[in-house]
Amino acid sequence: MTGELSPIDKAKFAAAKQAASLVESGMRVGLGTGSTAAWLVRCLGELVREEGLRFRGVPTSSRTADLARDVGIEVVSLDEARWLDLTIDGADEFDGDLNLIKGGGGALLQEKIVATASDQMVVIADAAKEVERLGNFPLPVEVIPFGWQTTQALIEETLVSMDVMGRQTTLRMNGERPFFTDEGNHILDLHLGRIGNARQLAMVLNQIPGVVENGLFIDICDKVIIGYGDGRVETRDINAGTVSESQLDFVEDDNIFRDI
Ligand SMILES: O=C(CO)[C@H](O)[C@H](O)COP(=O)(O)O
Repeated sequence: MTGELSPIDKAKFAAAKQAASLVESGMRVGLGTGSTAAWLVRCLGELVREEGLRFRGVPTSSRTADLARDVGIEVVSLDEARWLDLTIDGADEFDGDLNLIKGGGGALLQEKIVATASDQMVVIADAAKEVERLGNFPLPVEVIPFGWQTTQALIEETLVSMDVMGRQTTLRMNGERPFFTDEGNHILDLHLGRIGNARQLAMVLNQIPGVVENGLFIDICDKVIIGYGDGRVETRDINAGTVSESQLDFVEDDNIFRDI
């Protein structure tokens, strides 16, 4: 029941439900990772089961793949789909130009590949994800396990000449052990506080041997759908330069909340 959902979950759900309405039968759709993207997948599952929506979904993680199959979505790989009409994903931060930090859930590599192979990328988020300048959320950088400490040292050395506020880096852990991504890599979280030039940093980080990808998504996102706890939804389209608002009515006995 929605009454048991926190305002933040209601906000995430509102954004996800609005985004689900962008998916049409016949589309190939990238499915993001994280708690907001999980709401999207549940909303799409409901449309598949109850309204006969037929589309192919390309998940960006094993977690999303499992959930998508569970709710009845036809799951295909990116290579089967080749090119996507649309990708919908969450974000850890977005700025006024719709540049993003992603990878809080550790899926940034697949997320970036899938979003880049899409005609359109739509981010769904609660309002707390909006920032004036990226960098407060630690920037995830995926590195291969071989020599990861050397890669970390090279990253820290590189940060000295970058326009950032902090330079501390930490290995992401999963309890007592290092976290492993779906590709078997590690994540270094860069505690930068404030990133002066995100475009330059994204390019420089990817030049360092051992770095697979970084969580800065520059010029990839086309649209952000921001949900609020009261059901308000704001959609900003960076290409069209438009902002629109709508209101979601939470349906108290919505099936989607049953197992949450
Ligand atoms: O980048 C991501 C996963 O790698 C997520 O999209 C990001 O962490 C946002 O997650 P949530 O919707 O749970 O706040």
